[in-house]
Amino acid sequence: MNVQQIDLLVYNIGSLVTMQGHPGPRAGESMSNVAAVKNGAVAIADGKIAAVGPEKEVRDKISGLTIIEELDAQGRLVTPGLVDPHTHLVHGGSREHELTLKLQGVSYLDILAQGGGILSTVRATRQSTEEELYQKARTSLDIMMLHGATTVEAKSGYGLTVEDELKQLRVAKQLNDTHPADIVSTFMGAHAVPTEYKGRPEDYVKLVIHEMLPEVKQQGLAEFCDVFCEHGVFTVDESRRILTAAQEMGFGCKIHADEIEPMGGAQLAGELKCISAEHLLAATDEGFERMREAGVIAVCLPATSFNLRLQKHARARKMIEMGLPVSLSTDYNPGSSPTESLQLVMTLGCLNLGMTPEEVITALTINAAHAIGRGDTIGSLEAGKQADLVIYNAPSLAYLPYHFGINHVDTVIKKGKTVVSNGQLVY
Ligand SMILES: N=CN[C@@H](CCC(=O)O)C(=O)O
Ligand SMILES: [Zn+2]
Repeated sequence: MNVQQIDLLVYNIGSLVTMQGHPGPRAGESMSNVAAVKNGAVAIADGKIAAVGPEKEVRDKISGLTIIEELDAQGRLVTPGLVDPHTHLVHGGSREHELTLKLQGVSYLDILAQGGGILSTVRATRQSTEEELYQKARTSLDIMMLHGATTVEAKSGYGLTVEDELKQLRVAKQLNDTHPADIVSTFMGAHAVPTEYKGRPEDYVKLVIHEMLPEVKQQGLAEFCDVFCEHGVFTVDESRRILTAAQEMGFGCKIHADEIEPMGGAQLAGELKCISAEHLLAATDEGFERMREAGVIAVCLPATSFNLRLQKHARARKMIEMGLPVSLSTDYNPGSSPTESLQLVMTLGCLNLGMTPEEVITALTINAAHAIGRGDTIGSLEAGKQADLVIYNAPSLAYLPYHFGINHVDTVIKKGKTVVSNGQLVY
């Protein structure tokens, strides 16, 4: 340990979930090993973890060093900062009017086909100024952090013109630069075919490939490219062309795959070695197998299937049985999942996907970090990693999904700084 002083020592941690283990994404049975320590402590220096483990061992390791500040966790639960690997954070407007349509039995894809859904958010996003989008997204990002998220992926995809996609991505960059949470940006110009391209999707695919992707790359505004591969949105062939072009330009690839219809999106994720494939409710065993062979992380979105009142859920148990690394996310967006709470996702992960609390926390920490290419710096509490951690008003891990519908977060520490205390923002 090569540090001059300890800036913060968090001690008297009743249950310290470290997620220590092998450095890659966790699959199968290893999703159950959360490497929890009783009576733990975390010593932080220069925004990174200097020592972590049983309190006595940590105090021995740092003996002789000045400790600037100590924080008593009062015997409560601590986990790594939660990672939300799939959100549509930056957008204009809201869509509460769709609740009534949904209750009348109109489906998600029917609302979209009628020019609503994603396309109604496209109209609101185009009409919003950059400042309006920033303020709205910042409020949501605060709520995410209040609920334990310290790193959040954010997709574009509600602009659908070169300039409006860039506008969304600039807002995400500005949030990353000005908010304590880290943002990882994904370009998703292929989220829907905009109204002005109705009936000529090929022209829009060409716009995405030849104008949007090069401009986003040139301006360095996104790390990943994502496509909504779905019946009535983008075909497997169109998705392949867009993602292949993105890969050739150096983007990592993600895909909204087999959410509603079994399109072969999971197979495509395997073929292209995407970093992750999302939704997957309708994916087949063969699709899972292609993903497993290629090391694709499955990002399941149980708040979305809950909110869309779908009768089926992603087959997380089957994925885990087959050896796929599974992650979870809010899918925060104004239509299919208007929630910022990863704690709600924990409950739905357990109750609707059949995952255990240990599998759920693995999905929301180390596996989520890998799903956005950050597995080497966040997602577990290990010496040398970023000091992102959460103290909950909860005695145990299982208490989080068990006692649902409320916020258990007391304290959030981001890069060694306390940003939430007593459940309030303090940054
Ligand atoms: N499925 C496609 N895209 C988003 C929903 C976007 C919206 O409805 O505005 C999702 O991941 O659920
Ligand atoms: Zn999504």
